[in-house]
Amino acid sequence: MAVIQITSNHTWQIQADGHPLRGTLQVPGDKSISHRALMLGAMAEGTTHIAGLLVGEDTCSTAACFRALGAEISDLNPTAVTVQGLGMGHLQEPADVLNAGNSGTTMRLLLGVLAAQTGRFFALTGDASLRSRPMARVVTPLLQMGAQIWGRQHHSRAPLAVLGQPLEPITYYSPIASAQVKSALLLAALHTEGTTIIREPHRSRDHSERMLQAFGACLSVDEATCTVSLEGPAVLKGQTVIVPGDISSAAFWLVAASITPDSELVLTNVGVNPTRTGILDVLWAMGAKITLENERLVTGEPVADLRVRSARLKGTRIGGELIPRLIDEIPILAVAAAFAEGVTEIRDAAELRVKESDRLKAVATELQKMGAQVTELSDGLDIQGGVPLQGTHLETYGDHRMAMSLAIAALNATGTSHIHNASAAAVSYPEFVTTLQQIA
Ligand SMILES: O=C(O)C1=C[C@@H](OP(=O)(O)O)[C@@H](O)[C@H](O)C1
Ligand SMILES: C=C(OP(=O)(O)O)C(=O)O
Repeated sequence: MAVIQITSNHTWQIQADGHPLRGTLQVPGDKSISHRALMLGAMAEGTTHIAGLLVGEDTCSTAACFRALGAEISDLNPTAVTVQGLGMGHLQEPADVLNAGNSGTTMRLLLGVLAAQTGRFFALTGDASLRSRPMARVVTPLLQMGAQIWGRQHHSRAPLAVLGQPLEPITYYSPIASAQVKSALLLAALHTEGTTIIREPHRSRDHSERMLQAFGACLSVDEATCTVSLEGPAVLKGQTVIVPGDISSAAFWLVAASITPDSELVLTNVGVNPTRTGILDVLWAMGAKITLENERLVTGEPVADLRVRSARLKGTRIGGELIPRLIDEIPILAVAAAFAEGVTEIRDAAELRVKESDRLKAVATELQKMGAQVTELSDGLDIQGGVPLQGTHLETYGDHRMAMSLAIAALNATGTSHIHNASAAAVSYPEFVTTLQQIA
């Protein structure tokens, strides 16, 4: 078995021995769907029941913000959470600053919700990473709708202040394919009279559209033109939401089992919404052996069990419309590429520079430290695979996806890796390292 230790200063020490990964795992609930279930539940009339919720730092931030806004949310657990909604437009003015922690989704979607709470004042902040992330992408179209929002750096960085206003519908051509931008505008549009239209250059994840329809909003989607239209105002009714496992968390095991010889893992109950399965398309193109079993629809979202066996991977090219379909999986795909034969080219991914860390720089720097041949480009990476990696001291930059990606690289490196600041993994996958200890 690999030796995996967690030191008191949040370092993961990983000494691998090539042990195959075998077994059946259930990854935690989808983060995007969990945020949305809490938010729509808080705004809806009546009670929302959520099964399978992700209990991670980011979803705890969303729950804390909506509790501060007056919603009654039971203790968070993956089994059964109830949200007593306040009804549309009835969120309360909180007595203190709302803190979104590390979560971009919480802050950006909240901006859309709060902008429309007429007459109430809100202040919003987050951790150092979130305070450095761009908010203008959401603030600019909300200002066009008539919102009043103030913030640092020309209203583009948190802390932000919002004074809720009656809003006007707009037609917005988003310059970026971003589910966070689209969702923030849809949440604002729920409160406005008339049709709000949002068009994106490529399709981003559509969990908001699916869940809003289920909660009773009048919304239509034109897939061919990547356009969503919402007719406001909406009356949302509390629903039951069964959250599937997060394919972005499953991605670490898909890559781990692919690159670790003689491995076979079954990942049960994983969300396979086509706006999220870019990771599968790329791994298949690289030669991965992954099959979908028991495909089904669960409260409006496609779900399957994923079986993955080790395979010889080869390099590929990733760019264009694929990027929003695998935006959070690029760090772990870079690890797959480092173990593949030939070159992998990643392009059109400049967005990664404004995630929890600058993920292009972070991936290039840390994999280079292990001996990988990685070139950092302005909008992507070139990775020459097949160069053996060695364990060393590695940094996560406080980024959950970096911590877990580096752990999978370490599992197939020689010597010992020390992954510092690894507790960041709790943002989206608190049980990750325990599961790793059990199966590696
Ligand atoms: O809407 C969401 O839940 C998310 C959308 C994506 O961000 P962008 O929409 O900004 O690309 C993704 O990176 C993030 O982890 C979650
Ligand atoms: C980018 C991410 O999340 P967020 O934008 O919500 O912080 C992520 O989970 O990788």
